[in-house]
Amino acid sequence: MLDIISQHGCFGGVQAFYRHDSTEIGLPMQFSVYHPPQEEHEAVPVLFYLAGLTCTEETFMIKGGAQRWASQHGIMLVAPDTSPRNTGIEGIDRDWDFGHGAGFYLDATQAPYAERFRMESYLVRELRELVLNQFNTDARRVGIFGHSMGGHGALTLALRHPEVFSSVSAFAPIAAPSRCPWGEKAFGHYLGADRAAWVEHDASELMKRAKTPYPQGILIDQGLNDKFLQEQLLPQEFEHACQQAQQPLTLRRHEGYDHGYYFISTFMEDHLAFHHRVLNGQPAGF
Ligand SMILES: N[C@@H](CCC(=O)N[C@@H](CS)C(=O)NCC(=O)O)C(=O)O
Repeated sequence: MLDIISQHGCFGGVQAFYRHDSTEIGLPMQFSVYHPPQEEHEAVPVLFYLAGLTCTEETFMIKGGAQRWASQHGIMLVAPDTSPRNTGIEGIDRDWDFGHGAGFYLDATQAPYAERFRMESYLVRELRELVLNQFNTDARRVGIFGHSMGGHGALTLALRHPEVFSSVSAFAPIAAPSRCPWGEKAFGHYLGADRAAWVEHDASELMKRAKTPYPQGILIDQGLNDKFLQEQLLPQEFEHACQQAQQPLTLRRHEGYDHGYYFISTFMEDHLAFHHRVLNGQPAGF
């Protein structure tokens, strides 16, 4: 059962916000969808966007400026929330970089998080199937991108499920989470003290073991005025891993841009064009 929270005309299509009872998470979840005008007469490709710490399913749709390009290319945009909500777990709202708003797009294995914090299964199975079944979409053309914690989510979910996602890109991703404070904190709580479990959710570690999983390339944009770059994001680790795996990567470093949505919206057009081309079997163009 899918409840419509609100719907708004947008670039010839519809910007919608939905709520449903998630079986994976065992609680209601909200997500947003941009329905491009082309969906009325053809099955459209789907592009999932995963947002960063403290964000909700609204942030990207309000601030990302993606709908204009999604409308032009006929791509459906889907943005989930960044974690389960109202879990009732003691202390779960204490920190802004852990707990609610910071699900890290994985299935927790440790108590008290394991029951509700199942964002990987929620996204890759439940939400994907719901979107593919409910809307006029093409299951063979599904891509994923995201920002910061969501960039980590996009890269790791693409590497863990290459049969599901055909294109991947990121803005300022947490590229080596097992080696930065945000990742160490989240993985320690969600996955436990054994670091062997962490590498399965670390994009740079996963890429080292991969064999050119995305031959058409991966696109990453990174601002050089980003205050999180040196300590938290570590894109150079992912760059080295891609070299090792012979994975084509376009990592663009931009002077004058910080971590926020002014940066993200500046390069949104390029990301939508990139996914459009890759999902339609054309050269990535980067
Ligand atoms: N609250 C943190 C920043 C959190 C932050 O930058 N979150 C990013 C994702 S990692 C974001 O997208 N925030 C929402 C926004 O910019 O609208 C701080 O004060 O340093």
